[in-house]
Amino acid sequence: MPVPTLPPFPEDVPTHALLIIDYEQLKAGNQDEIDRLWGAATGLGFCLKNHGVQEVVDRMFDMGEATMKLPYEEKMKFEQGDEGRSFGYKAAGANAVDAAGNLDTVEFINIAKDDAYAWPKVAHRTYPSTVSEKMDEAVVPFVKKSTDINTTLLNIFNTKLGLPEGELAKRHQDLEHSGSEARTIKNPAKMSKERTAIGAHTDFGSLSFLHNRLGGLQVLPPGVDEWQYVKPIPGHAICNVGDALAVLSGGILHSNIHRVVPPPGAQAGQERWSQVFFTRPGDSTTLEPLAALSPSIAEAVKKNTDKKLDTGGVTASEWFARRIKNQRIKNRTGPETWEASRGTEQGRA
Ligand SMILES: O=C(O)CCC(=O)C(=O)O
Ligand SMILES: [Fe+2]
Repeated sequence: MPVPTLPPFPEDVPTHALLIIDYEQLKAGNQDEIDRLWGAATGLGFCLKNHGVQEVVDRMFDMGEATMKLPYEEKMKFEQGDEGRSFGYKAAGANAVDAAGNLDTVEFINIAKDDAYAWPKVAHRTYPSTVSEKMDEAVVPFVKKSTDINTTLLNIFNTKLGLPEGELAKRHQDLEHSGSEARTIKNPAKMSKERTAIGAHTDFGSLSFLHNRLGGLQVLPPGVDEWQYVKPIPGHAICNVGDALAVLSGGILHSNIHRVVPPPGAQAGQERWSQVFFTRPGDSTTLEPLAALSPSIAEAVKKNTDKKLDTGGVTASEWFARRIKNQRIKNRTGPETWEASRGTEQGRA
């Protein structure tokens, strides 16, 4: 698919600048770049250039377009369901965006990392024909390359957190089943400015690798009251730390609150597509700070008493299922259901 010419991102909206990190320099072991990554990951956040995945991302958008064009009844055969499973299709309006139960406007297709690794065998479930047809050319390479990049980042964080070698890798093994997944998201054109596409949240897992073409993603950094846009830069991927890594690191790494609204300025009225890969810990991983393995994490836990790091010792798979399940509108009994879907947002969203 030729990349369409898109209207520019506006100059006059509040934006949050992310530090640009060069992935090739990280791979080459450039210590300055590694230090810059660490500063950004524990600070304002970062995006990656030279990640080498752009062409495959474009193929994922082709797959997404073909999938969303399928008849509604066909897509619904692959729906994720109300029991807390994420893999499969999610229709627009299936999730709440807030405690009042307003509905989301995005539809998306989630493809399990495990199904991509098992392909052509099935690990969790099957997908629409438009996904199967693009498994070899788009989905499998996207999942494998994204996993590789996130593993490189996790290994750097492992060292910087003072953990014994391989501790984070052990909790994110390619072949252990996990909630890791690829997601292709469509927000329809001409959505009212009043509608929220995806409600305020922190990501559930460890690292998210996100590719946007249009604006609409907003963040609420610590200590800030006004939502700030993240301006997409062509070919750059936005990287987000999720709750699992925030908890494992004792809050040294933190998960940013974000949401998605219709594109701003001249981009308003356009269909908005995004492509994400979510790395999440293996299903059996206990979500608790790795304080016994690292003095700096132990120190951080003592300091970060204000952060919501106590998950009650749940596993990654329990954490994930609870959050997915309680954002489904069909499961809503009242504002308490939204509350039950929350992570480390601490009442800010
Ligand atoms: O579409 C985006 O820019 C972000 C999507 C997102 O936050 C999510 O799916 O968790
Ligand atoms: Fe997110």
